[in-house]
Amino acid sequence: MTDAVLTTDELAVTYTGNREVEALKGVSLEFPENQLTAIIGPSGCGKSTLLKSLNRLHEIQPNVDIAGNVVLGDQSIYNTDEPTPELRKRIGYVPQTPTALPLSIYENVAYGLKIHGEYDSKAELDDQVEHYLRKVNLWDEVEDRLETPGAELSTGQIQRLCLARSLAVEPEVLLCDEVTSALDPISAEQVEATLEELKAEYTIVMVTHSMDQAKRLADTVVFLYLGELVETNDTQSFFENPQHERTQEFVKGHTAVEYADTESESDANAGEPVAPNR
Ligand SMILES: Nc1ncnc2c1ncn2[C@@H]1O[C@H](COP(=O)(O)OP(=O)(O)OP(=O)(O)O)[C@@H](O)[C@H]1O
Repeated sequence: MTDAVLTTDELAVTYTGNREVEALKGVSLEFPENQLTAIIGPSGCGKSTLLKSLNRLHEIQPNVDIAGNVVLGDQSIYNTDEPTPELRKRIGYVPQTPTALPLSIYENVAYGLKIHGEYDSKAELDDQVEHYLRKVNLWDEVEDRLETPGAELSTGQIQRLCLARSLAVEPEVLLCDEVTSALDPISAEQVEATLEELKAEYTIVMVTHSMDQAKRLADTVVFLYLGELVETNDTQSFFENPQHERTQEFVKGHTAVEYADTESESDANAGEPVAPNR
């Protein structure tokens, strides 16, 4: 059994705006080191809420109550004096919609390294930028145009650039929020191939709407339903021998029908047709 790098303990998140929503209800989980954990479940079950609460992204919006705890290594990320930027360096976040900083390709990757001062010379910075662009399989496509704006790359290339930018500060955990859903199939395949390589070296937590993607990429699957943790298991056991009735229905595709009936912005962005057995 691999050690857990990140754990949640009875994590509960409630949105307290006009309408109170208990988005997560006492979720306790362990995210194993150097494994990819996929969070799946029907629309509105709390996947993004869980991911965002893992690096305090909720602090940027009002009306959110958080109870319970999230622990990185042996340190609570909520009961801490550690400044949020330092924390976010340790737990990187790659969003669904890839956005390049308004800087060159080179500077997009160098950005975090410069902020955190993690290089001694320009030559070392050059090496680091190349290293991380290679890690995300982007170097061969951009080595002759490093000074052009990152925004001029294709969406799939920008997503890999975002991954390189996140990795450059050497996070202990990388959070990926539906990182292939805004991409065309070929770009999605390239990002998946990159994640497949990265997961041996990094602890990755990924939200996905695609059961097939979870089957292909994940070591561990977490299944949420209406804000509750229903089941978590290694990927093969999860799909071949689901323990809970709700999981069995979801895996067979019954819950996917409910999911198809639910409208949400992220469904519209999902980029994949809704079908049973996703
Ligand atoms: N900022 C917010 N204010 C109020 N309610 C919210 C907010 N964000 C999410 N919710 C609600 O919290 C619940 C969980 O939402 P969340 O986005 O975490 O689900 P999800 O599983 O990621 O959904 P999807 O698959 O559609 O992206 C939903 O009922 C949603 O409507």
